[in-house]
Amino acid sequence: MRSRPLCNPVLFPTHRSQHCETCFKTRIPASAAAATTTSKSARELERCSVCKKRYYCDRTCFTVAWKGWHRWICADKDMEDLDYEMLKMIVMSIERLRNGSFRDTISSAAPDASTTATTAGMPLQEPLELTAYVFSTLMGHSTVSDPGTLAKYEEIATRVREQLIQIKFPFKSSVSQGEPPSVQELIQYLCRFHCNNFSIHDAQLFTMAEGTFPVGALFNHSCRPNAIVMYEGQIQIVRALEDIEVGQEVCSSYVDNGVQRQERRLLLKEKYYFDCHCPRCEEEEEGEGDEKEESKDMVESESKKTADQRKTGFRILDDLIEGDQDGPNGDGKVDGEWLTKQFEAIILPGAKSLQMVGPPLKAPKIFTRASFTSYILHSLVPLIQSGATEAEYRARLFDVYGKLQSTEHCQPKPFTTTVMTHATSFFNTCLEHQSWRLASKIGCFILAQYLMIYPRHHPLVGLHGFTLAKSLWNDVEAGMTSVRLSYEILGLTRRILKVSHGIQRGDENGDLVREVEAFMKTVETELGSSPLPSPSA
Ligand SMILES: C[S@@+](CC[C@H](N)C(=O)[O-])C[C@H]1O[C@@H](n2cnc3c(N)ncnc32)[C@H](O)[C@@H]1O
Repeated sequence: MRSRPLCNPVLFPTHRSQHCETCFKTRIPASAAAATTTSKSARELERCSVCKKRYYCDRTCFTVAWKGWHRWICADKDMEDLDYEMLKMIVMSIERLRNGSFRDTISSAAPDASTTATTAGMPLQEPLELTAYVFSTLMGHSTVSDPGTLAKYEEIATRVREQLIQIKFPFKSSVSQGEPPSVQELIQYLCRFHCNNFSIHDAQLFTMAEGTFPVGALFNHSCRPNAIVMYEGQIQIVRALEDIEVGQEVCSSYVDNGVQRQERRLLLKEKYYFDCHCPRCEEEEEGEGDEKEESKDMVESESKKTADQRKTGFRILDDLIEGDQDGPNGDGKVDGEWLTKQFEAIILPGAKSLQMVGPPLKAPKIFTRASFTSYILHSLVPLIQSGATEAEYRARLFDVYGKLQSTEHCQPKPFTTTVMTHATSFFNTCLEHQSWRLASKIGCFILAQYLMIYPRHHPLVGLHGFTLAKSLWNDVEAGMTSVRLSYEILGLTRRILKVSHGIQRGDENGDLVREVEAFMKTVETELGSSPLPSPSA
C-alpha cells in the first residue's frame, strides 16, 4: 500500500546537505559525480541562497518548495527543532488544503511515474483530502500524557502560533476565518505526532527524516509483524512480509523485534501508551501465568522445568534472547582477542547443503556458536529458498526453537541480545579491517541469529545477507567454497529483498535488488563452468 505524508517530511538537520528537500533524492558525492557524464544539476544539490540551510536538486525542485512552504520557513531560526518544524508545516498544509491553494508536490517527486506500479485504475496513493481526514481521527492520548511533555508542547505550540501570525501566513479558509489554530488545538497535533509519526529511512534502513503519514499510522503494532514500512522518496510503502488472509489484521512493528520483551513493553507503554497483547507477547504471558500457578504446588526448579518443556513457539524466543551477559566473566566486558576466539570456531556452512530441501538437520547435543550457526542456517535457509508457506516456515522455526530450548547449550548462550550486540559491532570492525574470513564467520552467525528473531523477509535480514555475501566473495584465500556460499547467500538475499524492498525500477529500493542480481552475475562468471544450480528466483 502506498500512502502520502500530510506535509513535506522534515529532514534531520544532519542530513540536509545529502537530500533534496522536495523529492528526497540522495546527493551523489562530488567525487563520484565527477566521473559521470550527467549535468551538474543532476549530480549536486543546490543550496537556498537566502537561508543557506536547505538543499534542492535544481531550480524546479526549489520552485516547488518555494511556492509550497520554503518561503514561509526560510527566515525562521526556530526551524532547527523537529516538533516545531513539523507543527508549522502541518498547519500550513492543512490550511492550504482547506483554502484550495495546496499544490501537489508528491506526483512530481515520484521516482518514475511511468514505471510506478498501479493497481488497475487506482491512484498511486490516496488523495490528500483523505490524508488530512485520517490525521484528524488519529489517537493522541493527550489525557494520559505526562505534565512535563504537555508543558513542552504548550511552549512549542505558543511559539508556532505567534510565528504564523508574525509572518502573516494567510489563513483564508472558512474554517480558520483568518486565525491560526488555537494553542490547545496545536497541542493536540503534537500529541498525535508523538504516537503516530514515522522515522523515514533509506533503502539501507538509515533514518534521515521524520514524517506524518496518517494512513500508514492506522496500522497497529505486533512484535511479530506481517508487514513492513518502507519509503520511496516521500511516499510510504507498507509491504506484506507474508501472505495475509482476508480478515487477518495487518500489523507493522513499532519497535525492534530483537529487543527483549521487558524493554519492548516499556518502549510501547512510554511512547504509545498500550500493553502489547500481540500473539508473540500473548503466548509469552500465558507461559508466565502457567509458571506462577504451578510454582504454588511444586518445588520451584521442577516447576520451571515442566513449564519450559510445555512452552512452544514464540513463548520460547524471548527466553532465548534474554539473559546472559557476554564476555569471559559474563560481565559484558569483551576484547577483540576473546571475540576472535569465540567466532573463529564457526565453520562456514557448505553451499550445497544450504540448497537442500528436506528434513531439518539433526540438532547437535551441545549448542556452541559454531553448531548454532550451522544448525539454524541448514534448518531455515532451504525453506526460504524453496518459497515455503508461512505455516511451513513457522512450523520449522518453532521446531528449531524447541530444539534450542531442550538442548544443553554453552555458556554464555549463543543467542542473547548482548551476544548479538557484540557480534554486530565486531562484524563491522572486521569489515573495516578487511578481515574477510572472520567477518564471514561472524556474518553467518548474525544471519542465523536474525532468522531466529525476525520474520524471514524482514529487510534487515536481506541487507545483512548482501553484506555477508560480499564479505564471503572477498575471502579469496578460502577459494571456491567461499565463492559458492556467497552465491547461495546472494540467492537468499534476492528472494528476501524482492519482498521487503520490491522490484520497482528507478527507485532505490528496487535498484538494490538489481544490484544483487548484477553481483550474482559477477559471482556466476567466477564460478565458471560449474556453477551451482541456480537458486530459485
Ligand atoms: C500509530 S497508532 C495506530 C492506529 C490507532 N489504532 C488509531 O486508530 O488511531 C498507535 C496507537 O494505536 C494503539 N495501538 C497500536 N497497536 C496496538 C496494539 N497492538 N494493542 C493495543 N493498542 C495498539 C495505541 O493506542 C497506539 O498509541
